[in-house]
Order: sequence, then C-alpha cells, then structure tokens
Amino acid sequence: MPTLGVNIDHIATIRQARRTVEPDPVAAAVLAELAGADGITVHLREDRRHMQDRDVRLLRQMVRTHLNLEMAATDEMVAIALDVKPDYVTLVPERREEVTTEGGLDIAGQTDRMKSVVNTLQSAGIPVSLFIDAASDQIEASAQVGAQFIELHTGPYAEVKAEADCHRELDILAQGTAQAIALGLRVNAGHGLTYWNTTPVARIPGMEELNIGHSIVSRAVLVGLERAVREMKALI
Ligand SMILES: CC(=O)[C@@H](O)[C@H](O)COP(=O)(O)O
Ligand SMILES: NCC(=O)COP(=O)(O)O
Repeated sequence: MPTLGVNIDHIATIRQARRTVEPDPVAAAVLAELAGADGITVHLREDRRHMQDRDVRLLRQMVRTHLNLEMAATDEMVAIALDVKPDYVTLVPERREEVTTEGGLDIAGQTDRMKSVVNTLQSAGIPVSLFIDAASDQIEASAQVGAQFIELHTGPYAEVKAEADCHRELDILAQGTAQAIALGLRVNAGHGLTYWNTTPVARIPGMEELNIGHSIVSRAVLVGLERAVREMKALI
C-alpha cells in the first residue's frame, strides 16, 4: 500500500491571490501531518506563483514526516536544495506559461545534464526522484543517470474518461512500474489524482508513494483539510 505525499502548493495559490499572509501553507502542512499525511510535497517554481522560498525554509524546520521539494533542474534550484536539504528532491519540467505541469521531464534527451544534477544532489545526501512519463526510454534513462526514484506522471491516466482508455493508461503505469523496479528504481506517482481515480493507481504492485495536491486542497476548501487528507488516506 503506497504512502500519501500531500502537495500543499494550492494552499499558497489562495494566499498569493491577494499577495497576503493567509492561508499559510506551513500551518496546512502541520494539519495534513496530524491527519495522517506520510509526507509533504511542495513545488518551488521559478516564477514563485504559489510556494515561496520562505515557505520552503520554514517547512524544512516544521515537517515531521518527510519533505519532498519539487523543482526544475536549474542552478538556482539546485543551490536552494543544497541549502535547505529536503528529504528528497523531485525534478520536474517547468514552463512559465503553463497552467500546471504538462508532461514528464525528458531524461533521455539530456542524460549528461541530468547525471550531473542527480550526482550533485545525491552526493549531498539528497535522494532524487525524476518526474517522467511512463515511457520505457525515460525509465531506462532515469536508471542510467543514477536517480533513486522516479515519479510516474499520472496525468494521461487522469485525463481520459472512457473505461477502455483508463485501463490502457493504468496498464502503461503498471508496466512502467515493473520495468523501473527491475532496473532498481523506486517508484512514486502523481499529477491529476483525485478521490475518484486514485485507488486503481494505489493498487499497482511496487508503488511507494502517491503525491496528490490539487484534489485534496479543492476538497479541503469545502470540508476542511484534516477531513480531506483522512478521506484520501482511506481511499489509498
Ligand atoms: C509535477 C506535478 O505534477 C505537480 O506536483 C506540480 O506541482 C504541478 O504544478 P502546480 O502545483 O503548479 O500545478
Ligand atoms: N507530483 C504530483 C503532485 O505533487 C501533485 O499533483 P496534483 O495532485 O496537484 O495534480
């Protein structure tokens, strides 16, 4: 049974809508952990549209489970990660114009750069997860560059509606997980998971952690964060 990483980015989205001080994502992290979150995930974007550097530094002091810092593979973000020392880093693709993450990171097309960033972070004691599509070449490349984890992008699964398409995308995730484990990689998954589509992904053998954010925060706005986290934990 996988653990649950609660992504609290969109608590900060509400705060940034007014450029004010509430809701504080740090307080949200405490409540999420009290409700059973196994980890806290935050995405420090280059454009700081939601999480701020202050949030990440305070979360490093406050989080009692584990802190997963999602970031682009830029020199700026690597320097921040080396300073903050999250429990692990997830390297994700980023485009300022995007509404949200649109796909997996291309590892196969930039193995030298990825090997260098992975080595820099893991040499500092920070395990690296690579947010990738469940494509065989990307999984192979992730092992090649020395990452300890991959996080399979569940967006293609989350976006389809027809049952046959859901089964197809789920099979792709299951096959990717099996391939990754055979290569010695540990496997997480995330993006677009909701209260209606998460359970089948949680049942994939070998799945370690699901990172879920937007759906939990959306429910939290209506029923409260502790209940939203407990209900997602119960589904997993
Ligand atoms: C990589 C991923 O799917 C998410 O964790 C990421 O945080 C999405 O970006 P936003 O949180 O800015 O939507
Ligand atoms: N890496 C996925 C994540 O952290 C949360 O993505 P989402 O649930 O907000 O789509």
